Amino acid sequence: MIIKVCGMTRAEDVEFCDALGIDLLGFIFYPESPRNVAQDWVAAQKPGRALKTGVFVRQGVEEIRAIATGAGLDLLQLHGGHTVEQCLALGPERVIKTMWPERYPTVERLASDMLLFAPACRAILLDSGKSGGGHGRSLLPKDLQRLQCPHPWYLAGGLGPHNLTVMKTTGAAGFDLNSGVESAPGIKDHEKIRHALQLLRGKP
Ligand SMILES: O=C(O)c1ccccc1NCC(=O)[C@H](O)[C@H](O)COP(=O)(O)O
Repeated sequence: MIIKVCGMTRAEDVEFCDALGIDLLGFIFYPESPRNVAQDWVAAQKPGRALKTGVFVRQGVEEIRAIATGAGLDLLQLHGGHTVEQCLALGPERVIKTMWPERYPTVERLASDMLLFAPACRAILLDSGKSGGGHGRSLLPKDLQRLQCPHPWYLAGGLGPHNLTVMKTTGAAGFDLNSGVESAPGIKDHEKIRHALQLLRGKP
């Protein structure tokens, strides 16, 4: 199971999550987010094990490539209206493509779009809302339990210790934690992260 903590803005949170065994650390390159970070600061973050994941909303391929190199990113989370062609151009092995189930009338229509993107990304992230992220609102687990998709998909949207037990029943291959493990936007609550990890992995 993959666990991502998104919206890193402090070195102490990067170090804590890395030491705890979080797999992916999300760095948001989106000025309208309260979690927006600067490329140079991200470049200075050097986790030992966790992969540095840049989150992009508006940028095109060339700009994403330049930021990825400058910030030393391992993975690229495309969190806007990015196309299959853009994912392929950036390299499927390093792309996480965000999709929003609330945009679709049925879970079957969602699954067929996920299949279109599958060859172009390493995983699909399902987030709440109809665009953007960090909404702090959760998707309904009963809809996702019916989702048939052979490609790995991760779940996001208002996840935290209060709902992870039920959200685990969706069968997601990964879980993306953000505002549900914060004390304020961009300020991670270490106890909530520890508790979330315990619920997901069953470890102290
Ligand atoms: O978190 C943000 O501020 C954000 C803003 C714009 C685009 C994406 C953003 N976050 C990306 C993530 O991967 C979040 O973890 C995901 O949206 C879930 O956030 P939350 O609902 O707060 O758990």
